[in-house]
Amino acid sequence: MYQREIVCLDCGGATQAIARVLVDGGWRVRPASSADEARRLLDELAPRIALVAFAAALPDASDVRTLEDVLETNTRTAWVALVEPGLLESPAMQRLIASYFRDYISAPFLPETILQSVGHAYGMATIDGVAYQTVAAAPADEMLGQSAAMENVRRVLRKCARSRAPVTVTGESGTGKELAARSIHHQSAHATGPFIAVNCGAIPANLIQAELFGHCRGAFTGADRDKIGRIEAARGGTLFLDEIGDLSLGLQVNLLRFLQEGVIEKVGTHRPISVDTRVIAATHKNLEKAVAAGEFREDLYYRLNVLWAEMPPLRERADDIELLAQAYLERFSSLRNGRAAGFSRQALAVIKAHPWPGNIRELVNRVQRAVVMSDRRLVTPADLDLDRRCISRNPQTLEQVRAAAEKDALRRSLRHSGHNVAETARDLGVSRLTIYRLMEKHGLQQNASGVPLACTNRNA
Ligand SMILES: Nc1ncnc2c1ncn2[C@@H]1O[C@H](COP(=O)(O)OP(=O)(O)OP(=O)(O)O)[C@@H](O)[C@H]1O
Repeated sequence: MYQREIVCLDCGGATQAIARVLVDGGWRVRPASSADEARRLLDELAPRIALVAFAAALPDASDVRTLEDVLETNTRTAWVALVEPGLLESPAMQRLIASYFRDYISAPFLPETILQSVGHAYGMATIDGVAYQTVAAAPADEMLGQSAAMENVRRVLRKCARSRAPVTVTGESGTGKELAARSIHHQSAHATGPFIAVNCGAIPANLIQAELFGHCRGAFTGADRDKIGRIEAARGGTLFLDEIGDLSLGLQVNLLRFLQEGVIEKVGTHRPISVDTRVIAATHKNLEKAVAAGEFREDLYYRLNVLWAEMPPLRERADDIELLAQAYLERFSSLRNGRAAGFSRQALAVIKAHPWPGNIRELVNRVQRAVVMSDRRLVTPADLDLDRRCISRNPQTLEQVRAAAEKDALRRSLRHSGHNVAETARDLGVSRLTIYRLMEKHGLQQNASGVPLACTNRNA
C-alpha cells in the first residue's frame, strides 16, 4: 500500500507519542534526532511534509541557527511545528513559526488534531508542488543576470558547451551551479540527450555505487532485478555530479576509470559496459585542499578539471540582485494569482543591502515566502523577513560602512587564496596575526575543511 511519508525531527518534544499516532494514522514516519540528520533525510527522501516537535524551551541559539538553515533550504517541504503552550509566547518561537511553518499544533496533542493538521499540510504541499516544480526547474535560457560577472560566466559556459571534456563548476551554495550545468547541456551538441543530476553528498555511502554504476540481480540483499545506474541513464547526454567532493576515495577510483576509458562495471559483475556520457561536476569545497589533505584523488582532480567555471556569489553581482528579485516576484505572483505586484521602496533598499549569504537560492526562497505572506500590493521588508536584519543597519555610520568593507575585502581575499592565511596576509598587506584577528572580529573562523563559517551564517 502507498504510504505518505513524514520526517519527524525531535527537538526535545513528544516525538515518540506523536510518531505512534502518525503510524496508526497510516503515515510512514522517518525519525531524525538532530537537524543534521533531518537534513540528510530531507535530501534523500524529499518528503512533502516534515514535523518538528519542540521541547518546552527554545533550543540553544546555535541549534536554532542550524534548524533555520535546514528550514530555509527545504522550502518545498511543508513544515508543521508541535509546540508546548508556554513556548508559543516566546517572540523567537513566533518568528520561527511565522517564517517557516505551514501550521503548528499546540497541547493538548489530540490524535485527531495531529492527523488533521498533518494531512492538511500534506495536501497543500501537494498542490503547491505542481506550481513549484514549474518555477524551480528554470529552463537554461532563464539564467538571469546582466552584470559583467554574469556575462563572463555565460561566455565560459558557451565555450564549455562546445567540448565533450569534463567540466568542474565551483561556487558557494545557491549560486546557480546546477543551472550552469544545465545551460552547458542545453547548448551542447547532446542537448537532446538526457540531463541526469546526482547529489553525491545526499545518497548514503552504501547505496551510491549501485546508484551511479547500477547493479545486477542478486548483487546484494534486496537486489531482485538488474538496475541501470545514473551514468548509463545519462548515455548520450550529461551526468551532473553535485558535491563531488563528498565522493568516497573508493568510488573516486571507479569514476576515474569511467572518465579515462568510458567503461563502467555494474555492482555484482565484472562485465565492462561502454557508455558515452559527458560529466559535469560541482562543488562548493576547495578541491585543491581536499587533494592536499588526501581526501580527493589528484588524478581525478585533473581529469575533472579540464574545463572549469566559477559561479560568483550574489553579493558580487550587485547589479543583478534587483533584476532577479523582480523576475521571481513576477513568476511566483502569477503562479499563485498573488496580490503582490512589486516591492515597496523600503523592501528594495533592504534587498540591495542584504549580503545574501545563501545566494540566489536564498533570494528565491525569500521572494516565494513574501508572495505567500504579503497581503498588500507591494511586498514589504517584513514579508521578506528582512526587516529586523537590515532596517536596523540603516542609516549606517561611517564605522559600520568601514567594518562592512573590511569584512568584504577579507572574505574575497580568503576565497581567492583558497583560504590560505599567509597568502591572504600578503594580498592585503598585513601580518598573519592581523588576519587571524580580523577573521575572529568578523566571525570568519575556519572550520575543519578550511571554509569560512560565515559563508553559511545567515546573520553574517
Ligand atoms: N542566474 C540565475 N537566474 C535565475 N535563477 C537562478 C540563477 N542562478 C540560480 N538560480 C536559481 O537559484 C536556485 C539555486 O540554484 P542552483 O540549484 O543551480 O544552485 P547550486 O549552486 O547548484 O546550489 P547548491 O550548491 O546548494 O547545490 C535555483 O532555484 C535556481 O533556479
